[in-house]
Amino acid sequence: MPVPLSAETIRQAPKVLLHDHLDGGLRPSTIVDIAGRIGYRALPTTDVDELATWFRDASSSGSLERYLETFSHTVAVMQTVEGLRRVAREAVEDLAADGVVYAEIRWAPEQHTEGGLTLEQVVEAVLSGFREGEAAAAAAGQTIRVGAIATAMRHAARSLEIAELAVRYRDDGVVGFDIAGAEAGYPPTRHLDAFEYLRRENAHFTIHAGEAFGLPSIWEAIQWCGTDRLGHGVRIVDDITAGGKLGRLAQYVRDKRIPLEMCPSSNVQTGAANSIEEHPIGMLRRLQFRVTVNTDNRLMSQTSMTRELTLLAEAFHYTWADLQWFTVNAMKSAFIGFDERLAIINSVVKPGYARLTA
Ligand SMILES: O=c1[nH]cnc2c1ncn2[C@H]1C[C@H](O)[C@@H](CO)O1
Ligand SMILES: [Zn+2]
Repeated sequence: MPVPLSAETIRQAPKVLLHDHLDGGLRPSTIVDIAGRIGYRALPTTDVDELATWFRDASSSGSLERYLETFSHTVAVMQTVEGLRRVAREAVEDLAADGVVYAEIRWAPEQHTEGGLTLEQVVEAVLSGFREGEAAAAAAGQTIRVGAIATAMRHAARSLEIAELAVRYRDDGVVGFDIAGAEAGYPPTRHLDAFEYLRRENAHFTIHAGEAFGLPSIWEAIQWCGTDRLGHGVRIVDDITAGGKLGRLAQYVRDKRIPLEMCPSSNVQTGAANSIEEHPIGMLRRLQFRVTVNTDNRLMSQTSMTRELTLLAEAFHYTWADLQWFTVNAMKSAFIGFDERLAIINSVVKPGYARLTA
């Protein structure tokens, strides 16, 4: 008899996370603590519970631009080696405690040099925090592997430099590259030189596209920039009729198995989806797109992988087979080697679900 689906049992299932921002996943208590140590006085409150609520509410306006403003506080406490390392370590510990077995965590190194750190120091601090987190999780009996994704901000002009940084650290745990930030007015082709460089280097990248802007952004990300995956990609539904007939771009995304890194709660907060029940993930899963489930920003959405999967299971009556399908999709789409992906699918994901469904 399969165990019933609930938040508690979903927490026990092995989960895979491809889209999680380091600066969107801090513990509220850590923000308050580091702010006190470094003399950062701009927090809206120093009460930990109030701060948690403030982040969620300030991020729920229906506007991506307003959502992004809240990151000024998290980025402010991530300007030292100690701060970055601690935040990275805690992120891994929190994901492992939630039953995540493989995660790719992203952040924008260019936003962490205000205290005088070089880009290299920023990357090395985060990577050492990830390794510490993996070791701490192992000591607590949880196995998790974490890769880093170096993000460039799409409104800025440092993407080639950040792409080069990602390639320089590819053997030390940086598995890919991304662009993030306000989408409208900043098309992916602004950063074409970075993507062309990465392709020449046989490196992997994903692009935030089809979140706050529609099909042209998705089309550029795929057909001009050559992205491996789409961050969000929810607006691909604009190319699908209510009856489920796919336009050419939607067909291409489905047929090429381009992974969609979907983040349901975040999409509701930024207005990219009206509600979890109406989230395009339901339709896209039915139409057999390569859909994955992600957290985006655990702090801003007060969420976790367990919570996102639980919300979806409730809204769409998903079974363990659906949750395993999302998880295997994510693992297949990871930026590590095929042999390593297969090993995690066969020795961690499938046995984990088999235990819950036996
Ligand atoms: O959902 C998002 N869309 C676009 N940009 C985002 C999203 N979540 C976080 N970011 C931005 C804010 C962070 O400071 C940056 C790097 O993680 O990425
Ligand atoms: Zn994101």
